[in-house]
Amino acid sequence: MAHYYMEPSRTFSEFLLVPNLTTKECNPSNVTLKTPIVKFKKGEKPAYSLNIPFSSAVMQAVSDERMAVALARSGGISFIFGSQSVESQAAMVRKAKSYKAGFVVSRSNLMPTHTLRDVLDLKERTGHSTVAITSDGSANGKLLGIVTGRDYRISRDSLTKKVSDFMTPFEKLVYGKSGITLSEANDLIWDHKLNCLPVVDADNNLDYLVFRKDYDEHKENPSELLDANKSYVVGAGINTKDYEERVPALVAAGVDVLVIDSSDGYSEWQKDTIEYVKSNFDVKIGAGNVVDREGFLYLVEAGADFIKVGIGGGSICITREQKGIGRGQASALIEVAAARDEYYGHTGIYVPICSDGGIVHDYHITLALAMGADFVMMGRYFARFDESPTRKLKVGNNFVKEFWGEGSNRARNWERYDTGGKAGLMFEEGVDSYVPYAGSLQENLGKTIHKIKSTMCNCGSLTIAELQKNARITLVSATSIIEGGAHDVILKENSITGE
Ligand SMILES: NC(=O)C1=CN([C@@H]2O[C@H](COP(=O)(O)OP(=O)(O)OC[C@H]3O[C@@H](n4cnc5c(N)ncnc54)[C@H](O)[C@@H]3O)[C@@H](O)[C@H]2O)C=CC1
Ligand SMILES: O=c1[nH]c(=O)c2[nH+]cn([C@@H]3O[C@H](COP(=O)(O)O)[C@@H](O)[C@H]3O)c2[nH]1
Ligand SMILES: [K+]
Repeated sequence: MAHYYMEPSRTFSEFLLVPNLTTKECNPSNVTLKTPIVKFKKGEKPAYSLNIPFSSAVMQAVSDERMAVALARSGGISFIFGSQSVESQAAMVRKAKSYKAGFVVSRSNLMPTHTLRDVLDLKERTGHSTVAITSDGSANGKLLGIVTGRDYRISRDSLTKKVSDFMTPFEKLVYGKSGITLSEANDLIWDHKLNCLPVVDADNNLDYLVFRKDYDEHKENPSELLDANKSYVVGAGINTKDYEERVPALVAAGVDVLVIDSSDGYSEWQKDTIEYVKSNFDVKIGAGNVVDREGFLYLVEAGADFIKVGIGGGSICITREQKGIGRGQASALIEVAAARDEYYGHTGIYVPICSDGGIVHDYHITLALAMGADFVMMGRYFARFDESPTRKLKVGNNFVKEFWGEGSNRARNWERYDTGGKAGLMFEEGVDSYVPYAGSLQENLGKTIHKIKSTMCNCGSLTIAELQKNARITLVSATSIIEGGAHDVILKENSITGE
């Protein structure tokens, strides 16, 4: 006879947190959201922790190198999407890893033979007013000069004037040498009243530009997630098919943490993949997704460094409708967290878990943490920001960003999805959609983090571990959900005022 779960499976919106005593020192500025991301032994420290419990989903519409840099700068991690060629994914990882906080690879470059018109066209396209002039017009060519808005006068100069005639030539530039620290660069910027300091190697090839405003930004990001070489920590998604080509390339590109990206992780494919990675590389690897104790233990015993939880709860997911597999996200998380605690109790090894998909309100994140998640993974949330890879469009009077599932036809033009190689798609497991545009990552994340910290104080918890231990969580009835919204009042129409 089949096994029946007698309790219905539940999700975040069916629960609320009941406050605990808030002591006077329990205020948001004392709360830390630092959290482990890979397994560790009792009494030891994990090799990687996050400064905020956020990861961005392994999705084409969410996690590329730009998102990786932006999220690491705020203290979280992106897993760069794997539904692309090995070469292009490795190139994204390499770019994110080589991004040095405050040091930018020049994106506006010309040659001395270009003209003022070329400078103006480039400025129009990129919005950058500083142009590096290199021998071959590339970002790393020999640096011959710099052009800024102060080097020409549009009203007087001819558009055909050669860059070589008005650039500030290399001999007159103040520059730094490779290896210079950000604070040394900043000293030069201040001493010489510069807006931009080029950094060159021993042969005067351009390495980076350091801008005054980026240094200030760097100082404003105390949570940024850096490795021992002061590069951002970067993750990447892999699959259970081409890992023998993909993993070596990602490791060579400097990836810190891998995750096997699948709707259903309870499989021998994942065990083989983990074993391959563990026996050939010294790189961390998470696995999933699972929704129960058995799936969790299977992947932990295969050697996974963290486990991802969630089937069918994502905003663009239609797996439950298409295949009839899945489980309410809260029920899945509660069971897996209990298995994790039990495993820790008898082995002394703590295996972090990630709640993936289905976060709609900020309080869902706090609930997920209280239910035992060490961090969350979100797709829709991050897709809304400037930093996501997709187009921003105007629909009616509103701005939206594109957002599509990894199981949608749009994403699955990618060969790996078809088990049989070239055969066409049998059915879609995700939709192609829009999400409301929300602005910058940093600003939105700041608000979300503030809410989480404030709720943690209501629950008398200064750390995620304390929240997991002390939280009191109640189920809500359908009628008490109505009570939780605005009710029995006439909402004001904003057009009618008495003044
Ligand atoms: N979290 C969720 O609820 C869901 C997520 N997704 C996303 O969609 C994407 C695709 O997910 P999946 O279809 O689960 O991809 P998948 O690659 O894990 O599985 C696709 C199919 O290939 C089979 N397979 C895996 N490795 C194999 C191997 N080495 N040789 C032969 N067959 C093998 C699997 O058993 C499955 O039938 C992922 O990005 C995933 O995150 C899709 C649906 C639901
Ligand atoms: O059923 C699915 N079909 C898809 O096409 C698909 N693409 C992504 N995912 C999963 O959804 C998670 C993101 O969920 P949210 O947008 O709710 O944060 C992601 O992190 C994935 O786990 C999919 N699930
Ligand atoms: K399975």
